[in-house]
Amino acid sequence: MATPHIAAEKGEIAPAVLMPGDPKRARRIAELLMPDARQVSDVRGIGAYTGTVDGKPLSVMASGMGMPSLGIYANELFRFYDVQRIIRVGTAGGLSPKVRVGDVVVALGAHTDSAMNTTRIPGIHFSAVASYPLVAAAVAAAGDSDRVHVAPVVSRDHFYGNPAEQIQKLADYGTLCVEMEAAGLYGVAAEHDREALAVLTISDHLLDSSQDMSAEDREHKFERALHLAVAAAHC
Ligand SMILES: O=P(O)(O)O[C@H]1O[C@H](CO)[C@@H](O)[C@H]1O
Ligand SMILES: O=c1cc[nH]c(=O)[nH]1
Repeated sequence: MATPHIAAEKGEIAPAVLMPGDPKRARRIAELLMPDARQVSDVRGIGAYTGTVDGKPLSVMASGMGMPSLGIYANELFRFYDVQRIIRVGTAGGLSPKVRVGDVVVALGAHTDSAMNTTRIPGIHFSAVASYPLVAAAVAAAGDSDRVHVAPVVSRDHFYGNPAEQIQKLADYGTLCVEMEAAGLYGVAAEHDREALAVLTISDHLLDSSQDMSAEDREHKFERALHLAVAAAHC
């Protein structure tokens, strides 16, 4: 049973899926975590890999960039493959002095400028929030690390052109970083009564670009986030 965007048969995707934006990061995560991983889909170059970690099934599949792309994969995984939880393993731009490049943000909730959640409940401004058990598992896995933060993030439709005033206001309201998928993921998960979490590595900083990661680093430097994401996937 294939969907328009996933070629795997039913049963070939695990109940828990790690979902980076980048297909190369997905392959790298699968190679790192699962010596028994096998590729179960490659539609549009979005590889999906399934194997086990400590005997527990796990899949890794990229979302592509932005909420419309993520929405397609998350919908198909929840609806047709009985996926129970998706954990985004993403990168994000720091927007507050409280975070630095290499830190990890567990996205408790996601503000957004996207219209994707606005029509979900007529007359209501939808709250895009993470699933509490997954947050708790990620926080427990972080131990007492001062490089891991639990806070709201903002999911924007545009990568370029962050308005300075808006970014300042978001920081004033405790938002730590900007990325492009978490709010969409939390909306689709709520729609399907499933679980979701985004664990984000700060890859660059809007207030100080001196430590920004290269494209290659963004593919590789996510070990801290991955540890938390696996704990959430299998809690
Ligand atoms: O590194 P990923 O997971 O793709 O996440 C971030 O990077 C992309 C932009 O470069 C957007 O998808 C954004 O959310
Ligand atoms: O969306 C994103 C992701 C990483 N860094 C940014 O500045 N924005």
